[in-house]
Amino acid sequence: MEDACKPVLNTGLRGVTIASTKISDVNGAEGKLVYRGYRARDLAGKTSFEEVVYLLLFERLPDRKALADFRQQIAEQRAVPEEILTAMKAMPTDALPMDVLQATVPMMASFDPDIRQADIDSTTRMAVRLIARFATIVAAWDRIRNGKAPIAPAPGLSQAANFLYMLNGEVPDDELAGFFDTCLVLHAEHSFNASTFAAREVASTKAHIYAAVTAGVGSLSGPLHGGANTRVMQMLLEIGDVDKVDDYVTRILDTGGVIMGLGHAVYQVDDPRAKILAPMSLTLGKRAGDTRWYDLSKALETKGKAAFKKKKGKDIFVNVDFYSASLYYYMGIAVDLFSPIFAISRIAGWSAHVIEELYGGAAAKPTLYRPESDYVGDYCGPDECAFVPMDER
Ligand SMILES: CC(=O)SCCNC(=O)CCNC(=O)[C@H](O)C(C)(C)COP(=O)(O)OP(=O)(O)OC[C@H]1O[C@@H](n2cnc3c(N)ncnc32)[C@H](O)[C@@H]1OP(=O)(O)O
Ligand SMILES: O=C([O-])CC(=O)C(=O)O
Repeated sequence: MEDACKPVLNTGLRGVTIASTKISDVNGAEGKLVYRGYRARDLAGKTSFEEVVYLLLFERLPDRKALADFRQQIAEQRAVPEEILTAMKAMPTDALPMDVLQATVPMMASFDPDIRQADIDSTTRMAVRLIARFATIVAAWDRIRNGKAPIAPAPGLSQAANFLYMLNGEVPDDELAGFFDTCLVLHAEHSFNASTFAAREVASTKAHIYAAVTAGVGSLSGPLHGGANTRVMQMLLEIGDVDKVDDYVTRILDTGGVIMGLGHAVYQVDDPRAKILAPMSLTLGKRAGDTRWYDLSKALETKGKAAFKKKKGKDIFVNVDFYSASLYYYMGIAVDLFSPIFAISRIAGWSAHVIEELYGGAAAKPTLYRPESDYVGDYCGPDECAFVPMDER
């Protein structure tokens, strides 16, 4: 007989549907990712990040005029208040870039003229500011920590090209800017992943978008989530050579570690985004005249999958972070900026979800998320523990 009072344990909420959404669909069995009805793989390379942001926020692809207006709107919002740059300059130069990014989010709230409004229009304006400014902050931090002056955004450039320009002081060529744009498109949205759920959970209390996004950044920073792309590159650098892949894989699996960039909470096949990112990494390797990091990734994928299957008796697959790592490395980007780069894209998805959480759009649910937990702590016997006064402990 089942104990009716005993809670059903769905640890980690795996496989539990907790809300409806109209924003995206992830089909883990088929490896299908859909943004508002469109396959992400059909958007990649054909749309810009700005188009995808428009799609996520306004539920349709923009026409030429709408896109031009939206690009301008984003470009006008890119500059970060000088006071925030001053605060960043006071931070230790070895601060983690995700911490710096996270710290600036409530600061931006304090400078936002819309912060005391609570309607969909003001929240959308705040979302556009966040989306426009995340890239500015990440690029500025890299320059500040390296003793360089931040570069002001260039209004005529796309969000992707402008980020690389603000980072390096040079306007990237079309291939580089296009590849980076595709990376932003592919990382923009992924349904109820950990950081999006964190953001939605905060929004469910009716907190404002900056509060929700602060939680999103914190969640994304973890090595099991958006922090994985940085760890993938650190792993590749540690392995260093295709000949050392076998030993590395054996050591990690024998010591209960994880191979970064493999495995996913939802996909039971290769991540559809990794299939697009892998050839892009190879192209950039060839362009650099050194395919070593791509080759190493490929060897690690093959050997890691085989060793995992042998050890655990089941398959494991590459996720989005596996090939983005070598791709960003070939772009000359600092390894610890990979996760903040994830954030400058995923801010689009978080924003759409916060707006949906605050103002509806999908099927109604109780406003506040409030799961149950299964208490497995002490009761000191059949009743509660008798309180022990301080002097008697
Ligand atoms: C953008 C993103 O967030 S994508 C994910 C990025 N994260 C990573 O790349 C980190 C490496 N991967 C992982 O840690 C995991 O695969 C996760 C956290 C992403 C998903 O984990 P889970 O859903 O808990 O994995 P799952 O239930 O499939 O794991 C089953 C077993 O496989 C193991 N496993 C899962 N991923 C890996 C891996 N990359 N390397 C080695 N073993 C792994 C688990 O340790 C577990 O072992 P056990 O049964 O002996 O305890
Ligand atoms: O969905 C997830 O669990 C992780 C994630 O954010 C992604 O893969 O983009």
